[in-house]
Amino acid sequence: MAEQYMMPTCLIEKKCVPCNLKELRPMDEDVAHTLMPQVDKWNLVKESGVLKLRQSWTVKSFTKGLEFFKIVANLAENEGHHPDLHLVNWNNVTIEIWTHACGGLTENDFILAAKIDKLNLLEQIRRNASE
Ligand SMILES: C[C@H](O)[C@H](O)[C@H]1CNC2=NC(N)=NC(=O)C2=N1
Repeated sequence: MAEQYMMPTCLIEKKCVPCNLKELRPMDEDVAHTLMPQVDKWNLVKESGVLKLRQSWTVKSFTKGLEFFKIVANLAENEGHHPDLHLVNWNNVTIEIWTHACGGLTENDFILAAKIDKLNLLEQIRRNASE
């Protein structure tokens, strides 16, 4: 299983897979580091032993934050893999991505992170304002 992670693949072209494989294991930290260059806007964090990807943005308003979440939610539903969404202090958005089924990171998390960055979210919600 680990060898498939060793070849950094083009994450953006991949699709998340269902996380219901019973032998699903969280990837090792050194393997996670090999994939970080493809998600270079994200931070690799460890919380109570669980590796996660985290990125934060500041949006113009609370409702812009909700718009931001709606766009991410559509992507997550299409991928069948879901981030943790935080909207705090009215305009601070943080997204954390990890695979709950195995309590750590899998390739799904990196695919989702890469696709979230491709959405260019701040640009999108800014454009919505002018429409
Ligand atoms: C079958 C389906 O893949 C699972 O229910 C998915 C749904 N979305 C998910 N999202 C995340 N982040 N972790 C999971 O374990 C997970 N499980």
